[in-house]
Amino acid sequence: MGLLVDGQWHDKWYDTEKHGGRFVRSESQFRDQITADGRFKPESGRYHLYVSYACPWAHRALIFRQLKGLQQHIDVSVVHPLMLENGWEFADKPLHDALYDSDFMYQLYLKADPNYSGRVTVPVLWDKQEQTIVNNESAEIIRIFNSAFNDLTGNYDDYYPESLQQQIDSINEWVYHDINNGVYKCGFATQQDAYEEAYEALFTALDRVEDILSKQTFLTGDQLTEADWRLFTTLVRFDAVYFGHFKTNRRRIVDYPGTWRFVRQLYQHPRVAETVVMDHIKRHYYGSHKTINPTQVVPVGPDIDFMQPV
Ligand SMILES: N[C@@H](CCC(=O)N[C@@H](CS)C(=O)NCC(=O)O)C(=O)O
Repeated sequence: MGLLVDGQWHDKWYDTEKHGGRFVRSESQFRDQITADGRFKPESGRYHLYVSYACPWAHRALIFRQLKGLQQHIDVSVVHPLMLENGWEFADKPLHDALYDSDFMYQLYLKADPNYSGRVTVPVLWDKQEQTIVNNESAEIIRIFNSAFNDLTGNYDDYYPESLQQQIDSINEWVYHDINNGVYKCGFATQQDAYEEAYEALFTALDRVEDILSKQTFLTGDQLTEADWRLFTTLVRFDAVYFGHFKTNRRRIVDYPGTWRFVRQLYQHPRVAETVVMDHIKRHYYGSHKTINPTQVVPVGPDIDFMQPV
């Protein structure tokens, strides 16, 4: 785990000291868009997606690539599940960098900006033509996938429809702070009160999710939207990883009937199950965060049957 400072790699864990033991996520820095009249145009084969199967943010992008039929147009490289002193690494095929055969993810950030300062995160949407990063913010990458390539794929499915945008944005807001990032705030807290504050907010938000999903199919009603997919990638990791490793253990997802039905329903959505790679998920968290799990031993359980009928 580390970061780049003026183009130099430093092996350094998150600094929670200056925030009273709290984990504070930094902003993604590459924020370009893909548009027909802009610098980055929607073209088949031009872009490449770098992901980790372990990462819930990268997982969003992988799911949208499937949902929107972009597999033939945007190819993918997957990093090794362990993220240690050199950050995300590539290994031998199939976990290699298909474009440059780099050893480390930070080398791609340096190709994009030799003086880059900041964290080296996935997902990364890469432009092969200009050899640079278009965008490294998953919330924006999924919006790009949702609409920018529609004329190329003929897939006009819309997970951010205009009529629901306000509702989606307002759900995303609390789901992001209290659940998506909330589990990290619990897991990476280095002081008791910081952990407890995040823990309470997390379970208040999960109760709110259960309340909604016990009455309706999806977060906004009966239409599957971006808000659901953003929640899903955290929930699908919850019982196997966050519950134990991040100490988010008041309840498991399987203990919330409406939410558990929702997770299975999204898991069973066409072409989604293949994006959920539980082996990478468990090996990454339990093996990479040595401050939390110094032995790096990965628990065997729990057995979770996401294919149980909905
Ligand atoms: N806001 C970013 C966050 C991405 C992110 O933090 N990814 C994690 C993996 S789950 C990462 O690469 N962390 C490396 C680090 O923080 O050094 C997004 O949603 O794309």
